[in-house]
Amino acid sequence: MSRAAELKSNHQQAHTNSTQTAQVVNATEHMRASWRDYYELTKPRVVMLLLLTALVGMCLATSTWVEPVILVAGMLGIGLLSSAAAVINHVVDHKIDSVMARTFNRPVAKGKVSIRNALIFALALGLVGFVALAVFVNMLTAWLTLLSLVGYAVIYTMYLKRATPQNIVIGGLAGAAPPLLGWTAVTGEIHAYGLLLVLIVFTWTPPHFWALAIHREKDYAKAKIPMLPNTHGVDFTKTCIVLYTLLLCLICLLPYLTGMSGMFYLVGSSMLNAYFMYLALKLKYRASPTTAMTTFKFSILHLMVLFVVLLIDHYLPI
Ligand code: HEM
Ligand SMILES: CC(C)=CCC/C(C)=C/CC/C(C)=C/COP(=O)(O)OP(=O)(O)O
Repeated sequence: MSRAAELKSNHQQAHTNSTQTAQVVNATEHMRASWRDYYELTKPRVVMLLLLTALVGMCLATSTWVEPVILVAGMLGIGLLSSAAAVINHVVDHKIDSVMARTFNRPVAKGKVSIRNALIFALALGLVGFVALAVFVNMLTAWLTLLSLVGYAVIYTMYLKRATPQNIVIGGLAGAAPPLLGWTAVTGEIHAYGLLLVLIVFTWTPPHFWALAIHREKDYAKAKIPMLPNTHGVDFTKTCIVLYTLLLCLICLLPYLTGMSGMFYLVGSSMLNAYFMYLALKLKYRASPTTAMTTFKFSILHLMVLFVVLLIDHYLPI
């Protein structure tokens, strides 16, 4: 064999070896999903914020301290059922996820966790969560939390997400439920103040999500999901963000006006809302390429601090 032919042959062999190695690595990846993959399936950071809103719902429902058993079993049950809903969302959406740049690396979309294993995981989380609520908290909370799971994993993910650009407005009700779930965990009944907290998260959801949808407009178009920026244009979506943020500013006054919260809340929430409104207006009239993502990130900080402010206000001795 000439020197050139020998080099070519070696090169081809190396290429074949590296292809085989890649296939073996892929197969091993498929078989060996780590605990991190399962953890990721539960959307942990989203669930943490949901749990914060549930905790605040619990604390605001009573003028004393929340009973430890209710606190632990309630948080565990709401957290596990929310996680189960998130896992089902990964299963139902695995094809969409594999098309979008933001989500293609997710464990089910990538094939690291099989659909069967993900469903078994979701069932286990859901069962333990439901039993924890039913046994240690109360049946009203258990059923309402299960209803929220169905709202997110079935009604939003399987149907609304693919059907209408109003998907997240209607579907947002499930994600907004936790403060009420916290409230019913403590009192066993639905109270207008619990519903007011739901209304706050419900109104916050459209600006939260649409800001991201603007930034990821091409992703959703590629996956053929009818999100508002794709169906009605980016400019119309920005107007909707401004209007929902305005509505949020007004609704956030209600806890003070109804006597649920005091002056500390009024000042804190007004500052947060003023900055949210500033970002929404900047996005509409003076956007730079980063404004949509800045607004999305701030929305998360906004809700987190808003609920911490509600909590501090509740325990302030004035
Ligand atoms: C239907 C309603 C909602 C929709 C469509 C929505 C959509 C999204 C999307 C697409 C992301 C990006 C996830 C990623 O980076 O992969 C996200 C992130 C996030 N969402 Fe929402 N969301 C909704 C409701 C909520 C609610 C109710 C909460 C909490 C109370 C929440 C909290 C968060 C948090 C904390 C993140 C950041 C997650 C991270 O950094 O990993 N979302 N949301
Ligand atoms: C029991 C209970 C309270 C259930 C609610 C559970 C839950 C995880 C709500 C959060 C809503 C959310 C992250 C929507 C994004 O879904 P998406 O599919 O539009 O976003 P993705 O593309 O990032 O998956």
